[in-house]
Parts: sequence; C-alpha cells; structure tokens
Amino acid sequence: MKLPASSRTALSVNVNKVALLRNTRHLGIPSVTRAAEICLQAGAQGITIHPRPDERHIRAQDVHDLHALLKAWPQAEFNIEGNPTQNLMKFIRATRPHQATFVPDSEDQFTSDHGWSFPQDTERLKPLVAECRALGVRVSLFMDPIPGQMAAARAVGADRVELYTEPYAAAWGKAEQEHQLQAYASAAQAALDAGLGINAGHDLNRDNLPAFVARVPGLAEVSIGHALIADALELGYAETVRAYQAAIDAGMVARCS
Ligand SMILES: CC(=O)[C@@H](O)[C@H](O)COP(=O)(O)O
Ligand SMILES: NCC(=O)COP(=O)(O)O
Repeated sequence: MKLPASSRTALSVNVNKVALLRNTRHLGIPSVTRAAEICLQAGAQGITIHPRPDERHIRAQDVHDLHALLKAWPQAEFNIEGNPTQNLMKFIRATRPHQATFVPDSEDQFTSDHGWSFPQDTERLKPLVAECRALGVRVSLFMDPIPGQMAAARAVGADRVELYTEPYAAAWGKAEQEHQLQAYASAAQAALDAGLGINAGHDLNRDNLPAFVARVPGLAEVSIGHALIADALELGYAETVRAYQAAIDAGMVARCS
C-alpha cells in the first residue's frame, strides 16, 4: 500500500559515504551530485550531508554543488548537519538550506554518537539557533531519546529534534528492542508536547525502519546514509531508495492498523 507523500515520513538520503569512496582517488567518481540526483529521481524527499571539519568525506565544494543541484528540485529538502561551534555556520550562511541539524561532534570524532545536553549547552546554542532561524533555516537538534531534555531543546529555539537512533538499531532483533522502542516513543511524545517536530537518524536501515516508523509518533523525517549507500552498492541507488520508501510505508501502515 503506497501512502500519499503528505502523510509519509520523509526520507532524506545522506550521501557522506559516496564522498568517502570518491575521496580515495583523484578521479571524481562516484559522483556525489549524481548519487543525489538519482535518489531524488527515485523519490527521496531530501538530501543530507555532514561536512566534517577534516573533509574526510563531504568537502566544501560538495556543499555548493549539492546546493546548486537542489535548486532544480524545489520539492526536496537540503539538510546540512554539523557542529555550529565549528564549521557548520559558514555553510548555513552561504546556502541557507531548508534545515540545519546541530550535532555536538568533536572535530576528530569517528562518527556521531551522542546528542546535546541541557542546560550545559543552552547558552552557546541559543544565538546560533536564532541566527539560523533569522536566515529562514529550520533548526533540528541531534538528541539522545531523553524525554526530560525536550523542553530545554525547545527553549533554545529549535524547531525539531533528531533522535539519535544507534541504541535502537543495536537492539533491533534482540530482547532489548521493545524497551528501546518504548524509550523512543516516550522521547518523541515529550518532544511533540514541547512543540517540537521529530526527525531521527543513525544506523537506520531497511530492516529496522518499519518497527521504528510504526512506534514513534509524529516522525517527520528519517535521514539515512551508511546502510542505504551500502545497500545501493548491491541494488543501485534507485532500487534502494524505493526499498527504503517501502519500509517507511510498511511502518506507516502498521502504525495505522
Ligand atoms: C548525525 C548522524 O548521526 C549522522 O548523520 C552523521 O552525519 C554520520 O556521520 P558519518 O557519515 O561521518 O559517520
Ligand atoms: N542524521 C543521520 C544521518 O544523516 C545518516 O546517519 P547514518 O544512516 O549514516 O548512520
């Protein structure tokens, strides 16, 4: 059963790992913009990137090339992730994406593995959130699924939170899965009650996606990269995007049943 786009959790494809492979030679392939274009043509609702300060994968030029590409896709969203106290804000000011996702990563972090903490992070985030919103850029804060943190996330001015989903992904298929789903559902409800929208991401894949979409209320967007690009090495970008959209739809149907 295919659901109307308006009611469906949006899929934003993170193309970090296409850039990672590209960077291993000086040949410009695989193309990051071509990957994004095929994913959009296949029905993805957005593109996400995380231009880390060391440019291990997404480079500054990729940010501008994807910004240019997305001008031809007015229905699609551009989501740029990063630490606003490091290099993120220059990209936000230059491209004014639909969404900025603030992630509290250190410069040498292996990958993202935790969210913001309040009240410790309140004062330094407030002006940065305000600047993004003044530029017309929605702000999403990368957060652990802690209900008690959601009101404070709203208080710094965020529009949404992105729930860090690695703990759920690690528990999927195990006895701990149900406990994790309950934790994420509670955190999402607390965020909704605080007036926040709900995004989610990290280690989501087409196997663990349906149960998460079915159980987490108000899920507006999932941003998925590592597993999706790994699947695309086998299936191709277009078939993979369709498979992930089908996984989202399966979760939405389960939620409604
Ligand atoms: C914020 C998050 O969970 C991921 O989007 C993150 O950007 C992954 O970064 P790497 O692709 O560098 O592991
Ligand atoms: N915000 C999560 C994201 O963009 C991709 O995370 P992952 O699927 O690469 O773990």
